[in-house]
Amino acid sequence: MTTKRLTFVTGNPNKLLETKYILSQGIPIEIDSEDLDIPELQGTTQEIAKAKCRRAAELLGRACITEDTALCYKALNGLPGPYIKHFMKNLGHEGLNNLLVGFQTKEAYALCTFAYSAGPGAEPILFEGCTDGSIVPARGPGTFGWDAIFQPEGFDKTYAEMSKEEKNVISHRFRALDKLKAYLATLP
Ligand SMILES: O=P(O)(O)OP(=O)(O)OP(=O)(O)OC[C@H]1O[C@@H](n2cnc3c(O)ncnc32)[C@H](O)[C@@H]1O
Ligand SMILES: [Mg+2]
Repeated sequence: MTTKRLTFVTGNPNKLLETKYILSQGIPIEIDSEDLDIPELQGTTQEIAKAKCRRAAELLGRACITEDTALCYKALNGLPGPYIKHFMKNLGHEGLNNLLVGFQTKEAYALCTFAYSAGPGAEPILFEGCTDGSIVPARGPGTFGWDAIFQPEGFDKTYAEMSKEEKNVISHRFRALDKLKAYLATLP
């Protein structure tokens, strides 16, 4: 198989690192990146993901992928969901825990939505990956978003306490990329 090239439109260096690492384990593909300023709409995770990718492909003038990550609390019917970036920025790890004071369940799921557009005007295709877990007081390095407060189900470590080899085989991002990889392998 010849090496494919694809542009990942993102401003998040940690997403880019994980995505390159995960994809390098699978198909021959080279990922470059562009940090374009694209407004993120309000709506469902699917609507937000499609609109962002559509716009990214228009600005870029060629095929690209984009990614949106949501952190969904069961007690809050899925919120903060796609708005987690703003919650994280304003409330921090402690505030994100405090949102659940008074609720029995601390369960949450991390949802990753990759979108692929074949180019300007081409409708984006979505690839979703989900990992169940719970919200816990922060443990581990605070390097990447809310990694320190998310403990995946069946593990006694938070994402932040895991090595990249551990996180990247069970994460929401890994699961979404598994589907994207399978799709990319069918493209000429
Ligand atoms: O340019 P884009 O790709 O949009 O990058 P972003 O940082 O704006 O990302 P999102 O809009 O998808 O917002 C998701 C938020 O969740 C954080 N995040 C994403 N993936 C994560 C992961 O695997 N672990 C912890 N935090 C994560 C990320 O830092 C943001 O604060
Ligand atoms: Mg963003």
